[in-house]
Amino acid sequence: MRLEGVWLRYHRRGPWVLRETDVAIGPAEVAVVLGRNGVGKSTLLQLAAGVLPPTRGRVVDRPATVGWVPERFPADQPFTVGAYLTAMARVSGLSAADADRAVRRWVDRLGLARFHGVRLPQLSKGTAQKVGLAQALLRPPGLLVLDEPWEGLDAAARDLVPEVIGEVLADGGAVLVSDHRGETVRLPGARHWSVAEGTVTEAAPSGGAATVVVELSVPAAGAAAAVARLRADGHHVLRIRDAAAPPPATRPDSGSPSTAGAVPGSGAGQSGERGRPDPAEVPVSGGPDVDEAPASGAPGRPGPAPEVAR
Ligand SMILES: Nc1ncnc2c1ncn2[C@@H]1O[C@H](COP(=O)(O)OP(=O)(O)OP(=O)(O)O)[C@@H](O)[C@H]1O
Repeated sequence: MRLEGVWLRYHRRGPWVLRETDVAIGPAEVAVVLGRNGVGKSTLLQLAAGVLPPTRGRVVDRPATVGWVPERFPADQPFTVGAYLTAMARVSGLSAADADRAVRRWVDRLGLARFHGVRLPQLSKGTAQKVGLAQALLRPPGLLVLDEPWEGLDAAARDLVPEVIGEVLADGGAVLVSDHRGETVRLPGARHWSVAEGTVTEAAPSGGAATVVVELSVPAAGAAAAVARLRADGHHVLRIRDAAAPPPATRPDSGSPSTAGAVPGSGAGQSGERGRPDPAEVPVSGGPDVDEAPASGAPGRPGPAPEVAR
């Protein structure tokens, strides 16, 4: 999706909030929109989502299904949570059966089951925000736009946001998210769009931020082939360990022998060596700390070995 030469002002003679904006985001990409209060982050997100039409310019190649989570969920509507989500699912084009399934799934996932029959105006701010998140995900979005999605959420629900974003990315969706709480660190690999004085600029990725550690698990019998495939694709295999063994608590010492290519059962890197990193492959500084792999921030579910960086 691209914004091409987009300008926006709210009133005919009002000030331009955004001028000559050209940004693009592709499938499976996430961009975090940053900037101080009132610079136009929400405005940019609404343009991207199609909630606001540009005053000048155009938005092209917007995916057919857009999930939009506003900063404040408009809870002053006379529906129960269940009725509202079902109606939103049907409006998005799901059949009655699919709508029921989708509502059940997201109500369970976001811990909304006990609010199913509660009317929206009676919800707390955090619960209303969860309903706002649920309605955007009922149909898998090709573009998910989240305006300060962490706002008002409790710790458990905050953890769900990067998890859900990872799932949308894994399905090939694009994600735009604004953030003034610094939660962005939970989104390794995100692009950063900075809004200031009516213009949007993309910050170049800084040093190690361009690399993330992805944890995944594979059947032991297929590990050798998986490692070979990952290497052939240009990925950097950091370590292989038994799924049952916990990840090391501290950074491995740099004098340990090389086992990064060792696969259980392959004859190399057995027993005492397995699970220890190749000092030549683990970045010493400036890159991701292998032992502090972002379990909650990695795009995908946390899982056991092997650990792979790209
Ligand atoms: N509906 C509107 N009508 C008129 N002006 C508006 C409207 N919505 C926003 N503005 C103005 O546009 C500018 C940008 O607002 P916007 O909400 O996009 O900023 P923001 O960066 O998201 O702010 P915050 O971080 O406080 O959420 C502000 O000056 C705001 O007052």
